[in-house]
Amino acid sequence: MSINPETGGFPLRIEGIGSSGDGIAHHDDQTVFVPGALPGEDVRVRMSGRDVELIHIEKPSPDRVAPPCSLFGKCGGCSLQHLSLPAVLDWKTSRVVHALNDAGFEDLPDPLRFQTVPYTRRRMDFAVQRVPGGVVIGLHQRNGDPVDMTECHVLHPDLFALLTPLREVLSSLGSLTGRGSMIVNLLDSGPDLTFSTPAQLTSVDRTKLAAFAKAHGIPRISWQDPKSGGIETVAHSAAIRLRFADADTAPPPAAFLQATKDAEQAISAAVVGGIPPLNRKDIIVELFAGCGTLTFPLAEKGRVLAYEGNETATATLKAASGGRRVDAYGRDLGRQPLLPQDLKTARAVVLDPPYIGAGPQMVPLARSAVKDIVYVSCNPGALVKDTRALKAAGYSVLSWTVVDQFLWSTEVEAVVVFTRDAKRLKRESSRRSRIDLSHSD
Ligand SMILES: C[S@@+](CC[C@H](N)C(=O)[O-])C[C@H]1O[C@@H](n2cnc3c(N)ncnc32)[C@H](O)[C@@H]1O
Repeated sequence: MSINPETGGFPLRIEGIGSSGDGIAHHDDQTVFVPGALPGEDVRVRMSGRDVELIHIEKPSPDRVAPPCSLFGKCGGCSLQHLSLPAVLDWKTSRVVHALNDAGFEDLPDPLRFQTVPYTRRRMDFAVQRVPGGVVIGLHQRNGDPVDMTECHVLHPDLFALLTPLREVLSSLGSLTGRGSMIVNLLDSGPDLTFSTPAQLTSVDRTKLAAFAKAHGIPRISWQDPKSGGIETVAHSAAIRLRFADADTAPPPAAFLQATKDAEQAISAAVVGGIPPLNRKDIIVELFAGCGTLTFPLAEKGRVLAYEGNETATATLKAASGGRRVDAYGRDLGRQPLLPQDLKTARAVVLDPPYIGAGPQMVPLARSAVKDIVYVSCNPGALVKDTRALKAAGYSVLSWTVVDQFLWSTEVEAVVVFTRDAKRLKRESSRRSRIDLSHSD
């Protein structure tokens, strides 16, 4: 039976946005998630079991905009293209505020905020799927097949331009028998591709990939065995290069990168700016250092002892640290966290943990004598869990920066500077009140 959208279904008032980008409302004491609805909107929805469908917007939000991409809602990527970018940043900021409040930090200073621009994403993890007559390259979907990425408003144009020729070469590979995957990183040396295919690469496949690399000026193509996880190089024609501050690094295939170059610089500036004044010999301990995104900028302030769990990333760090004030160590900080005595000489600690957070590292860190800690978060949920220990140990938030580098997604990064140095806190608060006074003139 058809339904009149203007009178049918249930009326709901949308109160907020959930962590996956759906509108949140309440109906009969139940929380209802309404895909596509925005806070403040009056909508009508059709509900069937747990499925909720937005059928009419009676009062649209002033922040509602037309989604720029024709694949919005289909490709499994952006979930907030119907919200203006300034409103997206406000919502992401509120996620970090809630996280810090939940961890016990109230009365926060105003944050600095950074939002990346479209067409700058330099890392993407694709699903590649053989279909009748060719190959689809799209995002991994929670349920279902990838949708071919024929348009994208976040991906860097140099990477987007590769998708058409990639479809062609991938469809000619004998080893792509069903669904595989492909991580594409845009380094200073050019695109760096890492594939995985269900079957082993044949020698014909290797020849085709090497020819593809040559034709498109791709310095390296690698293949990852889906069973063992081992990665081998298929084509390597030029040096791999990615610069952090004054250091040229050579990241391994599929290396972690901050999603956009400008956001990397914003995060790096917030981290370095969060370090108190130091002598160049003073020690900064950096945890979860990756290939050195923050390590080398930090080395301009002091001597950095950088810890990282991934073997190839640690090797990259070690190779680039020669002649600099950087000592790189391989260490699984989940199994073997640094203890308070390991942090005795540290003047400041910087940590940039993975999505799940720093886990067992937090309690010994909070028990150490370190006064200044800069925490880089990519997950507000982990930020809450991790920083409760800092609140209990007497730290306050000195400053914080919100970084929106996954445009139109629900992801948000934050750099939070914690201190228990009362003088530093006082100096910062008088600096802020001077700025307030000068603005009120
Ligand atoms: C969010 S990334 C940050 C990397 C780096 N700071 C950057 O900005 O490029 C998190 C890093 O933590 C590392 N990591 C994850 N689990 C770890 C563990 N248990 N011990 C040490 N490092 C770990 C990952 O390999 C990754 O390099």
